[in-house]
Amino acid sequence: MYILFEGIDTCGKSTQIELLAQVHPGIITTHEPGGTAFGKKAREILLSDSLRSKRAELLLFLADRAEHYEEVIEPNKDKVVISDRGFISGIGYALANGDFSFDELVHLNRFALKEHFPDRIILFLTDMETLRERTSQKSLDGIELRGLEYLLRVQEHMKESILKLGIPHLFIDATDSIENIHQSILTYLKV
Ligand SMILES: Nc1ncnc2c1ncn2[C@@H]1O[C@H](COP(=O)(O)OP(=O)(O)O)[C@@H](O)[C@H]1O
Ligand SMILES: Cc1cn([C@H]2C[C@H](O)[C@@H](COP(=O)(O)OP(=O)(O)O)O2)c(=O)[nH]c1=O
Repeated sequence: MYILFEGIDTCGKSTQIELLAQVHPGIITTHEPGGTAFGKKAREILLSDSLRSKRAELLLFLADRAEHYEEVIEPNKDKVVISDRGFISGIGYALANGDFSFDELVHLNRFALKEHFPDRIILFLTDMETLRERTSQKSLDGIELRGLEYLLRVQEHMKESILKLGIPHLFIDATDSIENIHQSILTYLKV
């Protein structure tokens, strides 16, 4: 089973994946961008936000996704695999950047994932106050430096995209406590 943890920067994805992995050591955890040897190199370029062309950036995220699918997701399809980000980030950030339509992004992502979208998605939803507080406590990468309004637009696109695609999902209030969120996830995944 391929499960995606999604949400904008600092919403708490990694914290919850770590907690889940402690309780269930058999779960395979991975992430995008950067979950493969090629992905590590792509991630360095992508997080520096140095590409002039948004198309080039999108294609590099998609190349990372295709390699990640082939190397990590497909060989483990009989196990529980949890990925910190994936194609919902791919669609959400690209829509917020402008220039691309939802339908063409879905088409490109289907191609990268060989038609295999995740079985379930957990989306963390945060608010301006929490986002401001948490981002002020870390050094920001190039993408995060695009601003908090931008990130909240990404979040809205992520939510709408999940609803439009009809993939089974859980929406999480990211402002809730770490323990409450952990319990909701355990209940939803029944693991
Ligand atoms: N529910 C929560 N309540 C308060 N702080 C949280 C919560 N979840 C995560 N944090 C803190 O917020 C920061 C970002 O969390 P992290 O899990 O790294 O987010 P992400 O992986 O989505 O970027 C970390 O300092 C983490 O300890
Ligand atoms: C997977 C993906 C990520 N991104 C962005 C979201 C993040 O800002 C960045 C990945 O950063 P990362 O450090 O992995 O995420 P987080 O801050 O949540 O721990 O790349 C895209 O713009 N498109 C994509 O397809």
